[in-house]
Amino acid sequence: MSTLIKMEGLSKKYGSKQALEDVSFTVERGSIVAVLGHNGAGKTTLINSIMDIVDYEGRIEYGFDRKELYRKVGYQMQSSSYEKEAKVYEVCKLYRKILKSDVDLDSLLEEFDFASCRNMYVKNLSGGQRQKLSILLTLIGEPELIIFDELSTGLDSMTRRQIWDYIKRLNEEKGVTIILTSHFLDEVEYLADRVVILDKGRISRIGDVSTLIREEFEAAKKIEFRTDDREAFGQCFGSELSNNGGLLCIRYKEDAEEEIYRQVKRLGGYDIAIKNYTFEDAFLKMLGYKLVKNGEISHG
Ligand SMILES: Nc1ncnc2c1ncn2[C@@H]1O[C@H](COP(=O)(O)OP(=O)(O)OP(=O)(O)O)[C@@H](O)[C@H]1O
Repeated sequence: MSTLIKMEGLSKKYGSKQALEDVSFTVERGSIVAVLGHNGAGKTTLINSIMDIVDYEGRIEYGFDRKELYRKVGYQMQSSSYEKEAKVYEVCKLYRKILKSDVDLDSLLEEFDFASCRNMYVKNLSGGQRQKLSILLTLIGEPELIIFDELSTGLDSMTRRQIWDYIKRLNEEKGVTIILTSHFLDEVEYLADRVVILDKGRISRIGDVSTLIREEFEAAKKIEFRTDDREAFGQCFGSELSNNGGLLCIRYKEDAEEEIYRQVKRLGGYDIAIKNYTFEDAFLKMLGYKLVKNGEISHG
């Protein structure tokens, strides 16, 4: 892989507000990078810096001619900003003109499974179709990199899934590099190779999803079950045993699975389920959140 974007010591202040501070990382060609963080962590400011929309301190190097930034990088705009009285095909043609692209629109619409909407007015598209249109428009300049700012906000679960699969295909089949910001951790876990977590404008963690989960949970799996004899389990597992709602839970490392399972059965555990920790579990833990009783979350 070669480097497509390299950020070094990126800082940005709005007045006295430090929105980004000394952010450095690279985006490799062909990768999918997710930028995460609380509201106000600096995600949009980071994207706007890459797009050269705001001024900043530090350096951004691009693996292509900087003059071609707006052709090489597709930035997904909020779908609500399109002209509602125009038809899909007209909007596409306008984009092709602005981007001085010679892409074959008919093939693109076909390939994107959107040809049936070509003569529809934008105002008549459903939320999911509008989102698809906004992704389609990022493809007209035949970009090397596409940036999605909050990819699937407002979409139903079926449409989210379709859009995720399309993005995966774009990445795998066409080698398009993706940067996305998201508040949905299932989305990040499904799509991203690498995750950058921003906290008050600084990078707090960076790495691939499975490594971040592993680092957070030395024991990456858990077994949950019910029992009528909690005491027996308490004697056997001591502090490794925890309560999760009405269930008992033991964390363990992968290679201990057979032994743990045998013991739980022997001591009379039932309704047994073996689970992996999710990226959401790891993310909340990284940010110092704890799940307490009844699934409530406490910070500290
Ligand atoms: N134009 C601006 N003028 C002043 N302050 C700004 C401006 N844009 C952003 N900020 C501030 O900079 C910080 C980072 O904002 P930014 O929008 O980059 O965060 P974000 O992580 O994208 O947040 P969200 O998840 O809510 O979209 C916030 O404290 C925000 O209030």
